[in-house]
Amino acid sequence: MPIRLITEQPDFPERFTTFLGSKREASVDVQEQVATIIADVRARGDDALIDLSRTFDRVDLAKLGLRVTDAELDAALASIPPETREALAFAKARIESHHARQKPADDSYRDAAGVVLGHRWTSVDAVGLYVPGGTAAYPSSVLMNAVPAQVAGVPRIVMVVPAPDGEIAPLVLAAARLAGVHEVYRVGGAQAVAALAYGTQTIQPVDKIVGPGNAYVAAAKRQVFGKVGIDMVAGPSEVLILADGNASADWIAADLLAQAEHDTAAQSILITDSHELADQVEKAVEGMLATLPRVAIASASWRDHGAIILVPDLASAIPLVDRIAPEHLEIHAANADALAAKVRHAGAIFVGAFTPEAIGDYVGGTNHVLPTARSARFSSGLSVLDFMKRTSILKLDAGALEQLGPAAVRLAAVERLDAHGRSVSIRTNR
Ligand SMILES: NC(=O)c1ccc[n+]([C@@H]2O[C@H](COP(=O)([O-])OP(=O)(O)OC[C@H]3O[C@@H](n4cnc5c(N)ncnc54)[C@H](O)[C@@H]3O)[C@@H](O)[C@H]2O)c1
Ligand SMILES: N[C@H](CO)Cc1c[nH]c[nH+]1
Ligand SMILES: [Zn+2]
Repeated sequence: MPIRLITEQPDFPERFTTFLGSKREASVDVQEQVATIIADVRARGDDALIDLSRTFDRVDLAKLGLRVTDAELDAALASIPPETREALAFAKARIESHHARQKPADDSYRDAAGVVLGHRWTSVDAVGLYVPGGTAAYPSSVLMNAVPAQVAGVPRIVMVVPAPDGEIAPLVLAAARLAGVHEVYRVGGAQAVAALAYGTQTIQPVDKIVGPGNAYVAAAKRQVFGKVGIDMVAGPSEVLILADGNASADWIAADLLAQAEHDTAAQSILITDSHELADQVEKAVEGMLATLPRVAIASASWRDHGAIILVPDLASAIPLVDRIAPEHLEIHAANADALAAKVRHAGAIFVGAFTPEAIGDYVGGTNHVLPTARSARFSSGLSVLDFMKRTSILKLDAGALEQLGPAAVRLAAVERLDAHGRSVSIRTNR
């Protein structure tokens, strides 16, 4: 049973705060274990990857090889049914056209003092894409990671994906081929993140690591940050559905379970102003659960982390939405646009009952790698900007330096940095 919270009850503030703070996955053990894994990969390189993959993914990489060859990628693409290939190509084209609009423009202008100011965007040289593959295969995540990297113009795009029991779904490899990934390695978890950050005999290090993953992947990304850049921590999936009394209980139940089936640590929440809808949704979820192949995962997620929150009216739910800062927010209500406009913290908003989050997962065109665990308060979904950085540019001539110089000399003096002052005055006091 998911928990039920009613805003009008006196203990709501306390219960809501406890709910927000509740951990969905073990963290202390994971941190320590991940630190050990990273140290092992740094010390022993490929040998550590082989041993750790044997332990966690039951695969013998010494036999199979770490790198997926070009021939294997071609064979995977050739092996998939034409309709699936078309669906992948359709998704890729939509993701590409949306992300192309995110490409930032360089800027350069001369101000009143004659100073030229501006900035120039360049891509990172090498990026590592983490594609999850422990309990499910995610060809769509390959596209969501690789397409923005391509649009940004990254010259070296490397992908890592675990091969549990030696297998990587052919669709994942096909998507990598289709999206123009340059190198693919069959390694996952914290060891893959460590290899991308520090390099091994086989895997050259990258400059930035992006992509979602489980708790081990998330902890590893946090721990290698600084050595390399990371996008954000995109962990177990979440959905929050805001619905009025006219919404369809079946559609909501289906959408809640679409997140719950990702992971036992996934979280699905319904906020509604209708007690009747809340009861109907709970019933519909119970009915649908049994029909899902991933019933065990979805039930555990719904039972342990699911929630139904009752509010007097949907407008009063907005501050709760902002505090939860969900990865995905769906709004099933007559005034969905107006409600969406009021929300400040959410990774992605799906407006109206005909916009199931699953469309965003695959073919909507927006990115499905999104901030989780309330981090939408301060970060955004994956975009072309994650693969680029900005260099500022400044140009002065003698006249401009005459104008700016005295204030700089003054500030250098108060900071007692004489060499700074001299580097300006040596040019202006000629
Ligand atoms: N936010 C997003 O955009 C998005 C997209 C897709 C998936 N996801 C999330 O990504 C996650 C995928 O998780 P997954 O587990 O299926 O795949 P994963 O690839 O993230 O993790 C699998 C790896 O975890 C490591 N591992 C497993 N158990 C371990 C242990 N006991 N000790 C050390 N390492 C261990 C193994 O090395 C294995 O290769 C899910 O939580 C899903 O919700 C998020
Ligand atoms: N909902 C996930 C992001 O939280 C992404 C995904 C991939 N495939 C299906 N769903
Ligand atoms: Zn999904």
